Amino acid sequence: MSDENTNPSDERTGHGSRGFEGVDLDEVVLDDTAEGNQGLFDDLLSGEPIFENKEVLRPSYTPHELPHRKEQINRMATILVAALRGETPSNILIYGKTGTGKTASAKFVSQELERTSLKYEVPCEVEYINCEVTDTQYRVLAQLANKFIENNQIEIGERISELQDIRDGVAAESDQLENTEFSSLNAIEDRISELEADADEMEAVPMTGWPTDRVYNTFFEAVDYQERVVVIMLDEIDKLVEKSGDDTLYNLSRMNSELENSRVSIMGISNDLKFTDFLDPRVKSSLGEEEIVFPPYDANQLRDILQHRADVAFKADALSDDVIPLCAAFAAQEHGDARRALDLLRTAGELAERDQKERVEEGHVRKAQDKIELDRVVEVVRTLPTQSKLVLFSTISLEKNGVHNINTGEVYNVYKHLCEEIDADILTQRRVTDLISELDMLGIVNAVVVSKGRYGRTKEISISVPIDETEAVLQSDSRLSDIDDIQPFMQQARFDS
Ligand SMILES: Nc1ncnc2c1ncn2[C@@H]1O[C@H](COP(=O)(O)OP(=O)(O)OP(=O)(O)O)[C@@H](O)[C@H]1O
Repeated sequence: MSDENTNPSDERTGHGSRGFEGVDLDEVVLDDTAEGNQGLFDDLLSGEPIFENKEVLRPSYTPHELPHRKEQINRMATILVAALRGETPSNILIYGKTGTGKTASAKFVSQELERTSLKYEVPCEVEYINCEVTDTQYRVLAQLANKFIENNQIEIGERISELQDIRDGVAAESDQLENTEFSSLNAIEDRISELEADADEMEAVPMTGWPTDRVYNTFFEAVDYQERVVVIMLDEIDKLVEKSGDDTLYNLSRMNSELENSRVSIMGISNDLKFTDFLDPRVKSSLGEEEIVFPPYDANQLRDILQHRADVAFKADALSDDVIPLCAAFAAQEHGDARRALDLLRTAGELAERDQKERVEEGHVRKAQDKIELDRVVEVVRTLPTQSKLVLFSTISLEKNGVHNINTGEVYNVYKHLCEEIDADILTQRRVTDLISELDMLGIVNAVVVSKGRYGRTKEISISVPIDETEAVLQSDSRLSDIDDIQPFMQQARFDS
């Protein structure tokens, strides 16, 4: 249906021929005539979809195959196999840059470990904690305690129902007792009551409010309630140390000397090895008993990884030949990050889909690269503290007003006016210079020190990100949106400096 042949009385249904972005939602009224049954989503659905299963390109998906990580996976398995022999595996520290497959490989090995432990009936459990989210000792111990309490209660429940079956059998025919470890019906009843009391006593740890030693003791008892080997996987372990020191690691690493029934082993994952410099030497040597490095992927390896995922994610022939090599090449420049490569491929597919194309082409990958980069900038700028936003806004305003080779003094003058206008504290020029250096480190501005001869040295600042988009993000901050016309003091700023 096109707009031209739409009956005037049906004009309100003209949205059927427009893409999603062209839809004026105020005008959307469903048409109940047979021809007008095309709804808001029909056109979008009717295009031949490019994706077969987009989910496999998302970060939440754990692949079953991890090309180019065989060596690291085998090392982990060689260390952790001790758990299946009932021994304590060495602690492992895994490190490597972001997107090098550390979490995916560790999760894969953990799943295999738990699967094999069930097969051979050797009790072994792996608990995963993301320390970026769970970043204090209290929260880590509480989360672990509650997980083990839950598992213990499930196992106790299963054991009670087994015993109840035995009890009922024995009650029916007394010779059934010979097949059990119990000497009488009463002994079975006693054991059932004991287990019920154990389960009742296991009190879950609240997410705040208990003294830390009580949380630790509850966790300790929950782990030691039964014989087993426990592997605690602490992903982004550096975030935990950064936020709350090494107490948690100290407590976890000395547990084995006190546990009677169980054994604990720690697997720490980090993309920053420097965090170990802040550890107590005993914790450092205990945690790093085994170290496994995940090197960045090169472009060829990224191609393989993408190809494996693309085979499942896309319809046959949906990718033109240069798409995967280009995604791999872009991501290889970004320190060999597989997450970036997968994001690029997924975003390129989405852009092609939005253009209602049947194939993803090289141009979509280039647009995807720009989009991802812009999304990153928007996120970084959006989450800057207000003072940094004011400094950035001042710099952008100068650049937009044709000022080149902007120096710190000019930025500072505009900044002061902005602060007065929105009633913010005015920082010293030295502090503003520091904020400019931080923006430089984030890649938002480029600040180079230049010599001014006998006038000393100054910084020349330029903006390294798309100016209009960045300005729009800054103006979306409610405090900065109050800023009226900046022009009047722009000239003044130059003059004053
Ligand atoms: N060898 C591989 N084969 C298939 N997919 C991979 C491989 N390596 C990484 N990936 C995928 O890349 C993405 C990032 O991997 P992962 O989360 O394991 O990286 P990481 O090293 O833990 O990164 P970070 O330090 O940022 O947490 C995930 O979607 C993962 O499935």
